[in-house]
Amino acid sequence: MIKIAVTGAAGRMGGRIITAIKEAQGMELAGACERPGHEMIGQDAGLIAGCGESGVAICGSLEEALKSADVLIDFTFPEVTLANLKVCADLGKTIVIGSTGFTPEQRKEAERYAAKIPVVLAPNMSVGVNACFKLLKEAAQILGDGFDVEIVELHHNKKKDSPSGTAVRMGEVVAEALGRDYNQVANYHREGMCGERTKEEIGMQTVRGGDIVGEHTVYFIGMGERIEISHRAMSRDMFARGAVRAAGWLAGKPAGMYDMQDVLGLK
Ligand SMILES: NC(=O)C1=CN([C@@H]2O[C@H](COP(=O)(O)OP(=O)(O)OC[C@H]3O[C@@H](n4cnc5c(N)ncnc54)[C@H](O)[C@@H]3O)[C@@H](O)[C@H]2O)C=CC1
Ligand SMILES: O=C(O)C1=N[C@H](C(=O)O)C[C@H](O)C1
Repeated sequence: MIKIAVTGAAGRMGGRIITAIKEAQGMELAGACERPGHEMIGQDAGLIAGCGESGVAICGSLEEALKSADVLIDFTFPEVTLANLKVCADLGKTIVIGSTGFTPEQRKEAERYAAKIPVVLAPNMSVGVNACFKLLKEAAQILGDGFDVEIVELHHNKKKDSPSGTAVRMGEVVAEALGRDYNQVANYHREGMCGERTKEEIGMQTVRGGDIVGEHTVYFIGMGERIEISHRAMSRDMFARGAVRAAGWLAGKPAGMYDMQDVLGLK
């Protein structure tokens, strides 16, 4: 039985993850944590998630939530996740990280903790998006420099980071396949007389509104033809199922930084 603690337990993803744990064979909710002072502290995590009583109360202490857990699932925010990584490394617990919006420096700090414990960090835990990552690499290798690349992502009006972690990863995959450095060629902003588009740049556009769960399209725009690779999420449940699958996959793995391509055997 894999015993899982969930932090961000009252969040949009936290509730779906708790439900996915209940539905998964061989998995058990062992702890639930929220930010200190959160109004849901003391409430039953399953009831808050809408999947029935779990017998696990949401607490405000990560150490408390981890007491009888093997692994933590963390869908919060970068600064929170980095603090959680330190606790997990100190306690020898594995961790699945879904949080996005890491700066390059924060990502490097996470890598340092992964020297001590096995970590899955992925901006998107769905099978569909991870299949898209493979398709994008192939498409970029075939199409080469003859096609301008633009990425558009759409999310709900409560999302705090931009562009999405998924869109950034899509850009990194395409840039790498084309022999470019994403951080050098990503163009997040076009306004006023910004001049003609360069061949190397990858345009990154963001749309926020309503309850959009998460939509991504990569356009390969040529002269006289265009290829579009899209993914549309209609539910958060496939992200949650992916996170729970990653939690089980981590059991027995050596310390290191892994992603969903490792979990899904796509490397
Ligand atoms: N990797 C993936 O497949 C996916 C990643 N995400 C990412 O997951 C993150 C969370 O997304 P949502 O659930 O929509 O956000 P949310 O805001 O609904 O949930 C975050 C939760 O974390 C809690 N929190 C904040 N500080 C905390 C602390 N110190 N300790 C414990 N809990 C704390 C908040 O109170 C909130 O309940 C975002 O970065 C988002 O981009 C979202 C969906 C899929
Ligand atoms: O904030 C969200 O909701 C999501 N965030 C992730 C991202 O930033 O890529 C994954 C998914 O698109 C939903």
